[in-house]
Amino acid sequence: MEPTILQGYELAKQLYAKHGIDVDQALRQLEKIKISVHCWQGDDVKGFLFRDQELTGGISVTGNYPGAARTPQELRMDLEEAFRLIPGKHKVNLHAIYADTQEKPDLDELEPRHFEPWVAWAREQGLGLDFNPTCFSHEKSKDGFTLSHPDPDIRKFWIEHCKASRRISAYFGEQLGQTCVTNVWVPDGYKDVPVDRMSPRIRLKESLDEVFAEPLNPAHHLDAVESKLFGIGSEAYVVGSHEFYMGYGLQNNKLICLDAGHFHPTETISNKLSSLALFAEGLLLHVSRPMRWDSDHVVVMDDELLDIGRELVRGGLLEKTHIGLDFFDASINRVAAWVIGTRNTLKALLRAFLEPVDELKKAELDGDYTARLALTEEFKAYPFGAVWDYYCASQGVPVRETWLEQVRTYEREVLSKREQAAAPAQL
Ligand SMILES: C[C@H](O)[C@H](O)[C@@H](O)C(=O)CO
Ligand SMILES: [Mn+2]
Repeated sequence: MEPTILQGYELAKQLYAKHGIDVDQALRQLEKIKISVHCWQGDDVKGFLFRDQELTGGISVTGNYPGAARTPQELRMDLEEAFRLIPGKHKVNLHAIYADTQEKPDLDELEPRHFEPWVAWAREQGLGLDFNPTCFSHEKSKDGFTLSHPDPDIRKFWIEHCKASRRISAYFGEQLGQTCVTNVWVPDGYKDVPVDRMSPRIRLKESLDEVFAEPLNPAHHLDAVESKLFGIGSEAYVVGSHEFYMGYGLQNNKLICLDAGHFHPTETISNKLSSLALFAEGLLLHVSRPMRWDSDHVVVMDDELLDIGRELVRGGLLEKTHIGLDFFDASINRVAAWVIGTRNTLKALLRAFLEPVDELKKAELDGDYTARLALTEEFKAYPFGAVWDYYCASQGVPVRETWLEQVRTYEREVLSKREQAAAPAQL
């Protein structure tokens, strides 16, 4: 390790120690954090099962940066490259459309064997897997409804798909010895104000009850449900609203998934964590960055990301919270997007571990709001960067922005060649 990194770390340790903060202990805590890195940033949410289907479900990817993965092999290579630049051991979050198989199963026919190469790869890389049924970009979701569809046959199709997804998840968990979280998100909703808000919600509830009927080992598999305020084409009404899934999750012991982009523009998920954690079985986060709408920009270290980190640490919520990422930007290098978003999420947690939480809580209880504000503000300039650099170096990943050069090399040697070469045969 470069001596300057070590020196910076030692100096930082002394400064933090004055407030009773054990920096080595903070890094041990950070090392335990697993971020669920979403595979869909690598190929603009296309997947491999239905490459000719356009992206639907009221979500959208913009940009045409070269080098998107076209096969599972390419996607895994890109993820490996990203993980070489991110400290720690993490998880990969797969959607059902990312099955790696020569067969052509429909979504309701998916089985664990269609994901076997992902399991073998995750095992070899020491990664965990998470999972999602894909209730969009499919012939049977083209009118915008899935689990709450008025047609029982279409509903049945999506129920079977979600049931299959849970079994795949349990297989992942059992094979990898790490719990697989499977998150159900459906786009169902109306563009304009509906007459009947109730019936679709009754149908969604009944469908979910069927989906979750089969008991599965919680050591292998956990269910999560994700709400949304609106989507493109469902601006007026989304069946699976926050209130819907909060109620469903609390009543049925499901993890409640909070996506940072799924609320009103000034509403933050950080402020919801302590309340929900008191009552919910557990939480799943989709760390994202909405800009004016659910735009899914790459996560940056903004106030909301820092507040999410602080809430998780100060409230002791890390034990019951699963942290996933959810953004998709096709206007920049996709490997860089993963690296930036994941490193920022880890940095935000590190900053939270390096705060004098006990001292701040005491000041608050004593009614000393002056000290609370003064300390909080001064700590924003404390040398967390020196601690982060040391952490990266000790984990064998590039320090500061040196990772960018590695991404540039990968772009030159691998990604840029994809545009010239014909897509590999299995497409
Ligand atoms: C692709 C994801 O499942 C999707 O982004 C979902 O989690 C979501 O947030 C939809 O807006
Ligand atoms: Mn999401």
